[in-house]
Amino acid sequence: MTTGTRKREAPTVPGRLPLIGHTPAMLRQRLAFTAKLRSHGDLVRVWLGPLPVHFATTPELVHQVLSGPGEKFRKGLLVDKLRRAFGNGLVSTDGEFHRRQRRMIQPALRQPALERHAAVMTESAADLVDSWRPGQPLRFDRVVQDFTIGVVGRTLFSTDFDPRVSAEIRRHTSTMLRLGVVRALAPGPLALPVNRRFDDAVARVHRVVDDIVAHRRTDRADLLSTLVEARDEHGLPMNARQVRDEVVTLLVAGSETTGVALSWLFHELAANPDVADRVHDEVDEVVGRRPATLADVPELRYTRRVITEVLRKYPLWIMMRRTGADVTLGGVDLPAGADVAFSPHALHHDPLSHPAPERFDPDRWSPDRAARVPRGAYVPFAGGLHHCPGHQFAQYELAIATATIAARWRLVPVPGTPVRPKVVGLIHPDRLPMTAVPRSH
Ligand code: HEM
Repeated sequence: MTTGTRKREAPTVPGRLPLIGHTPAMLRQRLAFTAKLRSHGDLVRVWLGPLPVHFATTPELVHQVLSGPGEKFRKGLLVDKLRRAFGNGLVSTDGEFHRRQRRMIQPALRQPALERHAAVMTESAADLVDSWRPGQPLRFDRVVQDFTIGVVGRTLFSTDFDPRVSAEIRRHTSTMLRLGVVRALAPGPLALPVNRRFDDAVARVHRVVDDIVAHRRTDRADLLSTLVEARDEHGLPMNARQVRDEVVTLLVAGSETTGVALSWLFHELAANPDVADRVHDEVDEVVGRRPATLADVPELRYTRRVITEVLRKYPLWIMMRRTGADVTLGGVDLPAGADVAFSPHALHHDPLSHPAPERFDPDRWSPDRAARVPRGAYVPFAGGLHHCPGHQFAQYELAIATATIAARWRLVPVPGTPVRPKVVGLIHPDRLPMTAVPRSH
């Protein structure tokens, strides 16, 4: 800490090694590494190889980063390393271009379009629960990932994915995101071993997306036709590359996230029978045995708390920004171009904001207790200019799928197969084998 005319510097986290910095420790320990950062200060420096990254560790500072003006906190290192995948899609752009694209895409993810999408979610969830047989073993993580890929395909692109195509998207998007994070944390030559596999996964995802665009249905008013038919102020359409970038962005951002949340949700129901009983009671009363619809969602109060709690316990591991101008953060002056990061997972597991954070406790979201959660301490959908435009879509999909499944089935873990978190960027279950057991009403 400095006084007088000297500028204060953020403390460096202990354990920095020459040349490789904190990269190996961070990649090895992941959640444990980011959980400890707050004990070293509100804003601390972590060295990714030779690159200093300032980690904000308190809800107040994270709120400042997320809701600060767009020219101060721009997209950063993580997105740079994923740019080959997402190009100039919404998730990787800033400024006027980002605003323009967002204005075009947002209506497809809001009312009244959401009502149409919710009908597809209901139909897809009904197909899913009809396809299971009593006692059927499922790789539940894969099943729900294919379900969410299918929902994005059918709602946004009027495309029914062949199961083999869904499996291909699932496999290669997961590899792409995992290696994208490794490339960000291990800059320069440290990333050489993964670059080829990353490029290969990106090429495969692009191939699938080019196919979706080539075979698009022109008789549907879906998001894809909106993108293809949009014209800018000079009457010019988006080029094919831009259309592809947006489709890749939506396909990946809209399926991987929701699929992971559904996996953890049923894992937690199995681990917490009291919570499962309350979900079943509510679903029996509101929905009965039919598939859930959008009209049911407001009535599914407890189920929605369960979803909020899943998104607390299993959010993104890290998010990054880069300063676009001189910024003072936590009393430290950062020049333009400084890398800034924070861990939604660490914030969501900080006992100062969320007592007994490892406990799965949906009642922490009862209105009186939720009001005590500090601003910036719960950020599953980020915030500010880049706040997830699909948050409502995701919450409807999670509620409709959860209620439709829980109305008919109990998912029982296969004994002797412990489930461990695999930290990719998102936090996945490493595998989730479950057996579908019919519920007796
Ligand atoms: C549980 C599900 C979801 C979670 C946890 C989630 C989380 C997030 C987060 C944290 C961001 C901000 C990333 C950043 O600023 O660096 C984001 C952005 C985004 N999400 Fe989601 N998301 C979910 C579902 C969806 C869905 C269903 C869609 C689309 C159908 C979607 C589309 C997007 C897009 C396009 C962006 C980029 C927005 C921008 O930069 O302006 N997401 N999401």
